[in-house]
Amino acid sequence: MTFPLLPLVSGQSAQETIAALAVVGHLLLPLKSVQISKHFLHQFPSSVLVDIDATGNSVTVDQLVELLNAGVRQVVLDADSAQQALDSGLPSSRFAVQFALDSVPDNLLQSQAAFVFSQELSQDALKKYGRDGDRVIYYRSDDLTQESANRLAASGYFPIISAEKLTTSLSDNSKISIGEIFTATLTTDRPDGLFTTLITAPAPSYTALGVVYSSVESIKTAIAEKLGVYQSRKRKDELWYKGKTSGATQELIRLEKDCDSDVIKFVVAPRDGFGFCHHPSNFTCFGDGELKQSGESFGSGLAKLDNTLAQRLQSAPEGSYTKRLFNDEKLLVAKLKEELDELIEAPKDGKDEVAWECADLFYFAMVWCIKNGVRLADVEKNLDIKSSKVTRRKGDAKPAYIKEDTKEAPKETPKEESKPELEYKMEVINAGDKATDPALIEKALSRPVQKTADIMKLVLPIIEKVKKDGDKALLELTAKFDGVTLDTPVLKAPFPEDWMQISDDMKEAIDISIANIEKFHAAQLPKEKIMTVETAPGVFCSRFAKPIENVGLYVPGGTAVLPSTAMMLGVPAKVAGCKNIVLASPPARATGKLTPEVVYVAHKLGAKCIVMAGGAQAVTAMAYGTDSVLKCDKILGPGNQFVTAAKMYVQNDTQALCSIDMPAGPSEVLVVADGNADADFVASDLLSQAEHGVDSQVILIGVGLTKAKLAEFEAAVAKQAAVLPRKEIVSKCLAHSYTLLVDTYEEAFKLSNQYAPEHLILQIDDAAKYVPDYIENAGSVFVGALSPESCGDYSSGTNHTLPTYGYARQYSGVNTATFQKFITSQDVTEEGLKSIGKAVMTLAAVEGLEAHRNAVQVRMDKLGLL
Ligand SMILES: NC(=O)c1ccc[n+]([C@@H]2O[C@H](COP(=O)([O-])OP(=O)(O)OC[C@H]3O[C@@H](n4cnc5c(N)ncnc54)[C@H](O)[C@@H]3O)[C@@H](O)[C@H]2O)c1
Ligand SMILES: N[C@H](CO)Cc1c[nH]c[nH+]1
Ligand SMILES: [Zn+2]
Repeated sequence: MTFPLLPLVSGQSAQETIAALAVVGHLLLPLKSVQISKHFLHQFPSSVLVDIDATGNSVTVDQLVELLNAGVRQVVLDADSAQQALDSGLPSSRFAVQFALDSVPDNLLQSQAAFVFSQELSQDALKKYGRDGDRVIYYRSDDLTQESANRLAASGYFPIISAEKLTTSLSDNSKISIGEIFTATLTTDRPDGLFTTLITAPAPSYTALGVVYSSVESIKTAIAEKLGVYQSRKRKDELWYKGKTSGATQELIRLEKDCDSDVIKFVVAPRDGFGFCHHPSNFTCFGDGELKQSGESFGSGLAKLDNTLAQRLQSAPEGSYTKRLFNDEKLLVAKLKEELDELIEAPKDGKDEVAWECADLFYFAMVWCIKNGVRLADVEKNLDIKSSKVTRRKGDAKPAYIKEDTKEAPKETPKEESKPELEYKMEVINAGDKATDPALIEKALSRPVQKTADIMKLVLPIIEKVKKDGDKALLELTAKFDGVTLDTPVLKAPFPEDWMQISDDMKEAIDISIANIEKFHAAQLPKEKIMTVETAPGVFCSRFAKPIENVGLYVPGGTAVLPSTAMMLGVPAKVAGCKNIVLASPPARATGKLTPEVVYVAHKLGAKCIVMAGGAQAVTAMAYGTDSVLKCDKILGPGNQFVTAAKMYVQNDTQALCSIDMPAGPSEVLVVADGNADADFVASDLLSQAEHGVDSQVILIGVGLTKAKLAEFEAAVAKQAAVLPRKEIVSKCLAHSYTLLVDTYEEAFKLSNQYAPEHLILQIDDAAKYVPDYIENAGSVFVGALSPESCGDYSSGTNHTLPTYGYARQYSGVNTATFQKFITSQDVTEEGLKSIGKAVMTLAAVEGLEAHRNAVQVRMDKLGLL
């Protein structure tokens, strides 16, 4: 039985609230605040079930299917939508229906749906609607108090309460305590008034660890502190903080009670290396006893294997076969294929042989998962999500969802289902000066939300780890996030020939591009070694540039490896004259090595070394230095959210003494196209940015388009996208991308300047005419139909490391000056002091800075100028 409460979580602080309330084990999110994707549930703790509140929205059956197939446990619906869902064959156990008391239709009464009421039922009605406790009845009201919530929960309702009104704290009386609600529903028949308490490990084993006793006070304390806290039976006034003295503490993950509310269950995570039992050789009180002596894992079967493999990844005994597999990807892949073939062959030798071979396949599959940072609990979560996918009766569903014979979803593990067709659509919005809905335009011009605070939480432990453990941390994090085990985190110049084996065509492409980038960036160098201006007679002011000595260049390597970024950062660094160029890029999962093109570029640019790591760990190593990574003065380069968050952190840490180029995040493009634009060109430019990542955004501003022309653009996008290898990424990117329709070029530029795109492409008549006068904010501009962004991404000579997310309002893209600092100097002569001395003294006097004033006065005195 779940915790007798359903928290409604919304708003910006959702992640923090969710972590705080995870002990409840389920929560409700408003439909409007969520974006459903295949991996939607992975953002929540795996112990938490997610419901969606769709009341007040007209949800289509397709939307419901999408929600349920993404693993949402239950959707709360208004009666009309629920009726529709029922008619279309969706399983009623997956929705909760909200209605007024007297309006429950018969077919819903017969269904498995949960109900939501906002007024209390009579005892008889509660029995009837609740089917004697067989149906969950939620209670929703904005006016709940601690007292009414306790009373309702004790009578069998599950109150829905906004998370902001809830607290786990023991002392916050301004909010409703979830510990109070939970304990209000418990009963005990024990003379000492305690509750028998079963303790289990978390997923995937859920191994029973032992049995203890709880009191109302110990339960509330356990919830407040998120720890295993129980009631001592010997000392009635004492709470038992498990592990307080031994260090064997337990994190409280989830709390449940049994069907008649007199036994409770704590799901806890014991600290690594500690068991539950007081007996030193036992992990559990039921005698699962190997852990402490041998370092082996508890439990059995897959759960035990999962733990053992995870330990082996950290440290394996000499001669371990598993370690050999972790290190030798070719061998592992070959074994996986071999075992699959043997399993297919096995039935001819009997059932035992099938089980034997399947065990082998599971072993190698799990080594593969652990090597790639995936634990059994992650796999099981996916199995659960897939097993809860829904089907619908023929006629209402898209072909991919149809199964004719079932009304309720079968609870079997599905075979690979045919995927729903991908959509390649951008929402169209009227956005000219006469547009009636400015909110729509604002929505279109705001980027997909990046939750900086949440990302910082993930990145800070990485930064701390690298600062503390240096190279060792780098190696561990590369194994964890990039699935590659290295002996050293750095590849030093001169780089080995066999690390940069590339074709002659590739060499030529890189050489041509580097030459062009070099030409354009060399032209940006100051024309004179020192620039001098005589500002007043005898006052000579100068400025000269000096290169930043040590620069760290981040070359992304997650979803795509970008040797072009190595050129875009390395060439201006070389042109500016930086002494030490350090590159960082994650090694490729498949080969365990750096991409040879990146090594070749590093070699051509005279880089000192390449840090073989990605993400926040690479940025930290370059910012603070490690035994083998040179500390850099400035860190440059684009990257994902982890990279960007780490850059933002180090630039604010005075201990790092390190600057950055800019916040360069997910790529984006804004294309302005008129009725004469070639639809294929326009589509190709939109898609070339959409394929960068699901968090990229592309915007099309159509100027004076007819309906037919707009349809031509849309058809070209769909046609080209459908054959792209990265079409899944493209489809997701287009889902939060927009086409804005305007009547005039002026309106188009107004919107573009408001958006401040990273790339601005002009596919309009006389495009050159608008540059530069109409452009206020943009990273880089592509003028006319024959200037695709791809040219700037690789070979034309301009830089592709550009400000995203609207930062083009205040930042420039990377350029030669990014790698320089400018120093000023002055040479004041006697004539000069005559020119400005009095002014200096007058200003110093008004600021009360006598020593300043005096510095001029003593000179002028000696020269007899006063
Ligand atoms: N604005 C620009 O100028 C520009 C230019 C090129 C690329 N880009 C953008 O750069 C980005 C590149 O992103 P990417 O992911 O492909 O490569 P990346 O190299 O930035 O990130 C990959 C690294 O992220 C780390 N990582 C992955 N999952 C993690 C997790 N759960 N926790 C902590 N760290 C984790 C890993 O260490 C991995 O090596 C894209 O968004 C692309 O659009 C921008
Ligand atoms: N468009 C990216 C900059 O936002 C750069 C890039 C590299 N490779 C391909 N594209
Ligand atoms: Zn690109």
